[in-house]
Amino acid sequence: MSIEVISLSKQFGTFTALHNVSLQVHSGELLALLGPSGSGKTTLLRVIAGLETADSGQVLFHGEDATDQHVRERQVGFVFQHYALFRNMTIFENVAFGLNVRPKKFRPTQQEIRDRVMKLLHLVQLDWLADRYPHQLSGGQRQRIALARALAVEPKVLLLDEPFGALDAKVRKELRSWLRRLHDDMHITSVFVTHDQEEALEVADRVVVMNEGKIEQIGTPDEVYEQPSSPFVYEFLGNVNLFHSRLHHGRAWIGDIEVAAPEHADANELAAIAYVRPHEIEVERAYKGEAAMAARVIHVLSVGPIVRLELVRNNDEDKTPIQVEISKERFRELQLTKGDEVFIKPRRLDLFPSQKNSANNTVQAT
Ligand SMILES: Nc1ncnc2c1ncn2[C@@H]1O[C@H](COP(=O)(O)OP(=O)(O)OP(=O)(O)O)[C@@H](O)[C@H]1O
Repeated sequence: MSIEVISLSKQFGTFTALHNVSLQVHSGELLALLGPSGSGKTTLLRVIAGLETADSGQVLFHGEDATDQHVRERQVGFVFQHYALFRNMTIFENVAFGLNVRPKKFRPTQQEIRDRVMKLLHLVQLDWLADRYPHQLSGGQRQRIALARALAVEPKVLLLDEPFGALDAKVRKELRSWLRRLHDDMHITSVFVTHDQEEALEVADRVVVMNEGKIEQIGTPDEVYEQPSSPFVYEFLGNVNLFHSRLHHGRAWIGDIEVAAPEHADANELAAIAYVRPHEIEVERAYKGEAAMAARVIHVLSVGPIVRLELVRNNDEDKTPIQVEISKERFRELQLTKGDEVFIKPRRLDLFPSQKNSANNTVQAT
């Protein structure tokens, strides 16, 4: 089941929660809505579900207008952050609930319900908990049951709002890969809301980055991470260093470093910000003749195979630390300790003119 969202807008009083949002969810896709708190993710999900009405725009399910369809007719399954299991029902009864409340003529037989529920409990690997009550389960187990319950009515679309938000980091990670496998097995179309970049990048086929009720970028995890289309996406997705820069006739300067910026051939003394990921910075002990920035090591943190360095530039009034990531091997070669002087150079950077924050171009440091 594909979903198409066309020019959705939604106001709450004078506040614009969604501003002309359009997007396509392909059949069988797992799509993440990612953005900071208040960016409109939940509102968009609720409009798709039919739990909220938009002021304007349309939602199509499999090409058919569902805008005026009631939530029950849309055949969507939900899972929310806080497990909404019925406390006085066993796990089995919870999962069977959606089937048991169907009008008699649409209700499967008790044997069919039993088979379907046990199959789902097996799928979420918790069939051994069928007779327990929700309070006897861990948070992660309860979320898996919530998912089994959502799937019991065979929805065409699964909508998940921060489904693992209330769980600790380790359980979250486990459930992430488990959700991915389950999604692939079920051939269902799923949309999930998260404010956790890692979760979105790891699980989703495509990521929709939202900010202030608008879509900033839609792309595969690689696309949004490697080619952010705006400073917002750059800063929201992972660590990034910002350097003040100057653009002029297709060249850019960051301190003494000059790089080619052919996309800005028309720029005439334009202020810009250069965005550089921590792993895209080369570190040398000694000055090697080519332009580089002198900096001092102020902090060293070893994390598994990676070493994170914090540096400050020598000739810069702005003392914001520069984050650098190098391999442990490279760190050993350099034999760095706190206080050492080094020379750094961006390997790859993206330039966004300060006045016109929409254009971006990847350039190779020369
Ligand atoms: N029923 C409502 N009445 C008034 N304002 C609302 C209502 N629902 C949402 N909003 C506002 O709309 C904005 C978007 O909310 P929404 O819940 O969609 O954001 P979100 O991106 O899901 O955020 P979070 O990650 O915090 O859940 C917020 O500023 C919120 O305060």
